[in-house]
Formats: sequence, structure tokens, C-alpha cells
Amino acid sequence: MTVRVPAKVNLQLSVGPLRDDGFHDLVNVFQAVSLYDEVTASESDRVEIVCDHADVPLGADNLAARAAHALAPGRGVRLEIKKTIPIAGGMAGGSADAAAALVACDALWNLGKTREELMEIGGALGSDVPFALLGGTAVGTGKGEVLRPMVAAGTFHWVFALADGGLSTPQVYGECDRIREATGEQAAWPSLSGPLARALADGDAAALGAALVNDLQPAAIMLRRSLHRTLDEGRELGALGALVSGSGPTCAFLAADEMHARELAVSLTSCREAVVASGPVPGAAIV
Ligand SMILES: C[C@](O)(CO)[C@H](O)COP(=O)(O)OP(=O)(O)OC[C@H]1O[C@@H](n2ccc(N)nc2=O)[C@H](O)[C@@H]1O
Ligand SMILES: Nc1ncnc2c1ncn2[C@@H]1O[C@H](COP(=O)(O)OP(=O)(O)OP(=O)(O)O)[C@@H](O)[C@H]1O
Repeated sequence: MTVRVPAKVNLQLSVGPLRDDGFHDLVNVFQAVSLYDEVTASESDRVEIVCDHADVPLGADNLAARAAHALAPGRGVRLEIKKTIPIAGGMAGGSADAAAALVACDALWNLGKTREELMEIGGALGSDVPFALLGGTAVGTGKGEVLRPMVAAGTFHWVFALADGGLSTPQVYGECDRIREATGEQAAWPSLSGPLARALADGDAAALGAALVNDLQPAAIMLRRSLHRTLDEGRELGALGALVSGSGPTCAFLAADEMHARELAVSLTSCREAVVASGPVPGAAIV
């Protein structure tokens, strides 16, 4: 049972005040993009993780293993993960694998859960997991797990500048809080950007590029200064919009069309690798 699952980019990541449970209330506009991991589930007497990437943990802390356990505690499965989504890159790779494992195990074990039921289980594993099951373009509130699909016309063309090494998501949120405290900035209650929603509905890449926003960006740059140069380089090369993806360190650039995306990708020099992708695409699905 093989499931293909997309990465995400955050088009609007507005971070509200820190809650008592250690999470922040968000307005989080996700778009699923055509960079995919694949998870294959097969019968086994224990939970067993195999992965083609050395940086991914193979124990019970692997998000795919946690997903299998959440679906049917004590039941065995072999989960083979093929990674393309950067690890700790701000594109929800681990969450994507958890979503894929939920879909693959549900099918392998004939559990017949609805997508909504899987999203509910996924939400307890990580804030980004429900969106990896839904795909498309959607706005997440709460921790990011309460999702409402958004209208997006046409296809948007992206370039992702992949960095060496990752950034820890809790550390980036913590740095965001630290900066706010140091500057005396009060975290505003977040709301969906009207210009962003209109740009999506109109399929207007230039307007979307101008509306992209990520409140975690200053924190990610503080922890990885080189991101500033990468973002500047993309803007100088004519990107319609440039921002850190989620908690980083991947940088996302919006291009005018497919050709523009390819040109941008080959011209970027201040990153390990630049890849092109388009969105929106569907969420985790059996292939
Ligand atoms: C940065 C984003 O990727 C944007 O989509 C997400 O907000 C993070 O989602 P995720 O990786 O699934 O994160 P989780 O595993 O749920 O949470 C990891 C840690 O990130 C911080 N966190 C996450 C989500 C949220 N709304 N507020 C937070 O402060 C918390 O410190 C939490 O302990
Ligand atoms: N299947 C998995 N793939 C990648 N990382 C995993 C997986 N399971 C657990 N992890 C752990 O989770 C950490 C974060 O990985 P992940 O790739 O999900 O980060 P991310 O893309 O920045 O997440 P997000 O965008 O949701 O904040 C890794 O450093 C790794 O130790």
C-alpha cells in the first residue's frame, strides 16, 4: 500500500499570543505543492521504519510510526519512507509522512476510517498533519489544525531554496516570543488577509506575491542569518514574492509562470539546491 503525500508552503503565517498549552493561535494559510514523500505500508509483526535518508529517526519517535500507533495501538506494520521533502525544512515533511502512514495503514488494515476521522487523529500528532491529509489550499486556525478549504484559481509556480541543515520548529516559535518580548511588541489576534484571499481566488500571482507574510520569518533569520541573503537574491532575480517557508530554513519564491520558475531556480546561488514545484495539489493519496 503506497501513499504519496505533498509538502506545504505557508502563504500567510500570522502568529497570535502564546497560549497556556505552549502553542500559539494561528491564522495559517497552507498550500500543498508538488514535492512529494512516499510511504509504503506492508505487513509486519512490529512497527518497523525504513527510510532512504540518514537524518530521519527510525524509532518510535518517527512521526509515521507514531501515526500507526495512534491508529491501532500495538499493531505491527513495516513503513518504508522515500524522502524528497527537506528534513526540518519548514515544509512539514514529518507531518506529511504521518499523514501518509495514516492513509496507508487505514487501507492495509481495512479500518475504513473517513478522511475527517484521520484528520482528527492526525491533529493530535502535529499541527500540520491534518493539512497534509486535506491538500489544496486551506486556512488553518487554532494551532493550525482547524481547516477550511480556500478557493484558489489556476496554478502557482514556486521555487524552493533548500538549505544545509534544518531549524527546530519549537526553537523558532520560542525565538519569535523572545523577539516580541525584547521589542515590547504585543502579539495581535491574527485574521485572514483580505488581499491574500482575493489574490488566490483571482489566480493573480503578482498580487499573491505582494501579500505573502510569515510572522516566524524574523525569528528564522535571527537563527540563520544567511536566509536574509537568499531572500534578497530571489527578489533581485525577479521573484513576485519571497518568504521563509513556515519555520524555515527553506525559502519560497513565487514565480510568474513555469518558465520563470525554472530560470529563477538555475540562477539562485546562495542555497544548497533550488527546486521548482507548483500548487495547489491534492493531499495524501494512495498511488
Ligand atoms: C510552523 C508550522 O509548520 C506552520 O505550518 C507549524 O505551525 C508547525 O507545525 P508542526 O511542525 O506540526 O508543529 P507541532 O508538532 O504541532 O508543534 C511543535 C512545536 O511548535 C510550537 N507551535 C506549533 C504550532 C503552533 N500553533 N504554535 C506553536 O507554538 C510549539 O512549541 C510546539 O511544541
Ligand atoms: N518521518 C519523518 N521525516 C522527517 N523528520 C522526522 C520524521 N519523523 C520524525 N522526524 C523528526 O522531526 C523533526 C522535524 O522534521 P520535519 O521534516 O517534520 O520538520 P519541518 O518540515 O520543519 O516541520 P514543520 O514544517 O511541520 O514545522 C526532524 O528533525 C526529525 O528528527
